[in-house]
Amino acid sequence: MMVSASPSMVARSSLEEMLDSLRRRDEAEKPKELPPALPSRPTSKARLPSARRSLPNNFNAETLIRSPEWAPSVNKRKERDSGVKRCNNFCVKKTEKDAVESPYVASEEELQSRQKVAKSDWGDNVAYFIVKKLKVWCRGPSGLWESGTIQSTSGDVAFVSLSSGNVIKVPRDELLPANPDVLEGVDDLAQLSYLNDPSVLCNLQSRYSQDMIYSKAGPVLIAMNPFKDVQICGDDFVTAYRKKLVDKPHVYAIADAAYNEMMRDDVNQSIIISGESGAGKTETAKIAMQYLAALGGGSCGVEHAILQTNCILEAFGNAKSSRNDNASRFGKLLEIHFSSVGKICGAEIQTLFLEKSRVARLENGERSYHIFYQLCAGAPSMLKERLNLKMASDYKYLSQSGCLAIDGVDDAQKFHMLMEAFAILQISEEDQLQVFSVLAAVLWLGNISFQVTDDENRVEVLADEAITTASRLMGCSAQELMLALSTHDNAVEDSIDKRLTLQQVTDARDALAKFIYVSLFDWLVEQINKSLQGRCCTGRSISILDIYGFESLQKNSFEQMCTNYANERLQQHFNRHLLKLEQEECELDGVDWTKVDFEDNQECLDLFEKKPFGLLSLLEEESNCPKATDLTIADKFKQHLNGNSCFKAERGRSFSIHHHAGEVLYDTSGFLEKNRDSLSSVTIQLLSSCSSQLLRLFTSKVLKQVQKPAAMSCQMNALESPKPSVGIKFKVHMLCTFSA
Ligand SMILES: Nc1ncnc2c1ncn2[C@@H]1O[C@H](COP(=O)(O)OP(=O)(O)OP(=O)(O)O)[C@@H](O)[C@H]1O
Repeated sequence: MMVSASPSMVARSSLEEMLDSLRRRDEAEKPKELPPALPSRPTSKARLPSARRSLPNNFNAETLIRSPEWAPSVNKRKERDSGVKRCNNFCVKKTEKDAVESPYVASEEELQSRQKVAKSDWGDNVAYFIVKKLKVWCRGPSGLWESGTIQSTSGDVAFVSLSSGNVIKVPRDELLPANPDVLEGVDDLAQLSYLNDPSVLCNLQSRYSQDMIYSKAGPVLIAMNPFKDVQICGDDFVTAYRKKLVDKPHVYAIADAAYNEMMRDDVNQSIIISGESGAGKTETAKIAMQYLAALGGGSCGVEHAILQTNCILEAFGNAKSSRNDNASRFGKLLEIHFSSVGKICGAEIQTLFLEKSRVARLENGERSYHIFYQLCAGAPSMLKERLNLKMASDYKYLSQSGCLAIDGVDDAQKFHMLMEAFAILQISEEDQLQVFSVLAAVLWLGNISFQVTDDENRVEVLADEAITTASRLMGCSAQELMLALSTHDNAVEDSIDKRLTLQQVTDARDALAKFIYVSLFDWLVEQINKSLQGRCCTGRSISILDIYGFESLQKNSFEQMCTNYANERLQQHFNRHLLKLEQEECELDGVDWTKVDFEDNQECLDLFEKKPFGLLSLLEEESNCPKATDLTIADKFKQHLNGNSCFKAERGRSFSIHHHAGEVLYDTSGFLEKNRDSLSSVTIQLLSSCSSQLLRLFTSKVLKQVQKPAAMSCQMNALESPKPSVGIKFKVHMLCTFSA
């Protein structure tokens, strides 16, 4: 077996540390005559998996009951009979009976051999592994993890015979114990005797190869992205989990637990989904929503409306990125409200930090928001005529990246699905028309071009089809729009009606387009929330958090920095919550708890958040300085942040951040402009006098917020203190997604 381990995987995750610590504590409680760190006898749940456990085509809930693999009651009985008492998800207390029955109990000869070695240290167990010819992990010549058996040792080195037949020399202290074959594919990582990187990866890989995409790590569900339909969702599975006929790890099981605990304890629940971009968070969130909709569906039909919100939010907030054809470019917290009898009675969505730069600027091979392509492909001819809508390839904002279509995706069909979703969520036809007009205006704004008029590179707007159509759709005159784009008030320099350079005028146009799009997105979420508002809510709720995943691209800019910062926050919550939760449970169970040291990412968060010398404050400060450039901001970062161990100065405009998921190299090109995105007062005035009701509404909101800090800080603050929900107390369920 060869397992590739990326650098981030090689570093021990805090989860791993914690599981390991719990394992060590558990081992310490074992009867003293047992050898140290020997593979524990698997519980009934850790039975040897069959070669392939795909479910029959004609699968139904009854099949599940008969299948021993899926029958919890049978498993529970076996568990009882085997003398294994589970005290919580992490610690499996082993009784004397278990020790006697264990196939790993040592023979007399082995015990003698073991007496020679210390009992608590893996290094000393090498001798035992040699005697027993047990599997170990080591790095093969390719740098990948490989399994083999130790043939002999000499001083600090061991000679390991790999499954390929080759024998390699490995430093003794680089060997890691492997789990016995009988534990291969266990559905809870906490059942593994050894929790090291290759063992965990190997277990997940073994399950993944059999389409078992869900595993547990104690209370956390691990979901591996299958990139195909593995047929483990749908009505039959919902029924099975609902009736508790199965206890295999599944998103349904997590949603079911959340629902039952909410009903039983009257405590609000939340399901937090984390993972890198493309790992499957959004799909997993949808699976959880489907289950809750099935469980709490009632007469008012609001559950259908909740499911339809995905279609709208994905159209307006998702895009093709280099990693994911349907990447979420915003964070989402969906709070589903339930009545006293457990029926869904309403919902509320909070969105965070839509990536606005994507509206105007795309990397090669990426797309802007799906809605633009859907509108161009699917709008009926009357609407197209009204909006003077062309093909996507005719719009510069869309054509710049050389990517207009996604394999296997029919944008026109998606547009029709969107119209259905609008209807279900009661977005009126009048509002729909306004939305489409605003979208078309954004596209036409991107086509507005400029010509240089003098030797100092001053420019003026070209009076062409783009400016006439954009102004018509916005509800102003072409002259007014031209004036607004080519004049600028700079508060710092206090000079009004200054003619702009080509770069400035392009930035002003793009800032307008981005402002309109982001405002439209926020407005749409408001409309959705109005439509989902419940009438008979009792304060019970289940929230599902799905934010954009961690990104490390070839070139990382402002957007990746914000995305990764948000993930850093989530990671901290994840670490702290999980450990705290376990500690509480152990205390409740009266288990002697050893404090677990885990890799806290506070230092990385400080790098962003410290005032006045954190990344965000420095960026904010530099954004208000008219002479600042992308180079000066890079210098400023290097000057003030070098003392933070997560920061590394690089050449020119670059710097690196050591995130929890790995090191990312950032380039400050465009940082200032992306953070500023300021609209001139002339543009704000223009927008507030447009005949488009939506544009006027957007402007009135921005005028109200004028005293608040710049966009990024606002969005980031929202991450720090999300709006308090109906209830005060939350029980959190964790879900980690991974892409193989
Ligand atoms: N459970 C699943 N079954 C089948 N395919 C899946 C599943 N989960 C994810 N995928 C596939 O992987 C793709 C990416 O998944 P998804 O959009 O959910 O990732 P994500 O973690 O939300 O990414 P991002 O952070 O970029 O938004 C999906 O479009 C789909 O093709």
